[in-house]
Amino acid sequence: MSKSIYVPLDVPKDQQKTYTSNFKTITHESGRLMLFAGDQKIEHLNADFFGDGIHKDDNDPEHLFRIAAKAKIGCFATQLGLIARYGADYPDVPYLVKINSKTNLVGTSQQEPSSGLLNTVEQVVRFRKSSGLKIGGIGYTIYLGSEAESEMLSAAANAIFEAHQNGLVTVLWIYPRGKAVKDEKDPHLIAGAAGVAACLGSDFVKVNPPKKEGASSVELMKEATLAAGRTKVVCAGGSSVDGEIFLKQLWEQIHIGGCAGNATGRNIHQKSLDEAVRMCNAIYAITVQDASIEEAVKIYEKK
Ligand SMILES: O=P(O)(O)OC[C@H]1O[C@](O)(COP(=O)(O)O)[C@@H](O)[C@@H]1O
Repeated sequence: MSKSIYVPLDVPKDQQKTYTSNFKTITHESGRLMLFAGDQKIEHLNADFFGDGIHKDDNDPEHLFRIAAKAKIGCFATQLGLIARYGADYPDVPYLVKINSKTNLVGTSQQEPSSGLLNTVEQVVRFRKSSGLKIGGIGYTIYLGSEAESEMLSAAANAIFEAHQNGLVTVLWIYPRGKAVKDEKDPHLIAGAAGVAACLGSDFVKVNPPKKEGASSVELMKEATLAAGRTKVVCAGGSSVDGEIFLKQLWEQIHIGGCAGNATGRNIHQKSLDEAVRMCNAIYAITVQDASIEEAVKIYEKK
């Protein structure tokens, strides 16, 4: 794995130390990112936090913070407001502030998704200073192909520039979505999304795994990880599946597909605290410590 840190030129000289330190913190100096996604209280409303197959603890937002504090993670990504509510009790968690969000009431295949800014990067920087929390980066979601694409591209470009000017690391979530998008998992489209992230200058981009009939998803992933250039691609994600299957998929995304980590929500937080922590530690072992599938499964199954 590549451990060298490439400091982009929009990070000014006096912020290079902060940027490098943030990058090292969230990657644990591995060059790879274990991102625990906790932005879904807005993104998915309560459907993914309460109901069949979901541990009862998940309905309480603090469950996310308990996991983030107890488990091995690179960063915990969520909205600034939620961090402000709980951050005082969880000061050691490495945070990444998701600065835009939308609910799942808008942006089905019939509608044009648009995700507005909740907070500016300037507010994140002020919050970092006033709270003293370990805020290492910002995250932004773009729906490529939506009628609102140009606003989201422009907001993302500005946010990345401002974040880098302040030594913060950036993660884009890019999902092709909207009426113009026939197949949001099309491999060329996913690779296109990765290339967009490179042009916007992001450090990381989270994309969905590409799918094409008769082809292996991780093999298809190579087109995207190459198209992203110096922007690192993270993947995984999706609805909850069997733990071993999930860990195998992640290992293959990294070692065959060329990904540099994961962004995982439901496969972590829908479990009890103990199981969620074991899952995080297993994901961390694969992503950051280069563990094999078998070693990671042992961690997850507590053997
Ligand atoms: O592992 P998960 O649960 O898919 O979460 C990963 C990311 O994908 C999202 O769920 C968004 O994906 P969708 O819009 O396809 O639901 C984010 O909210 C989250 O940060």
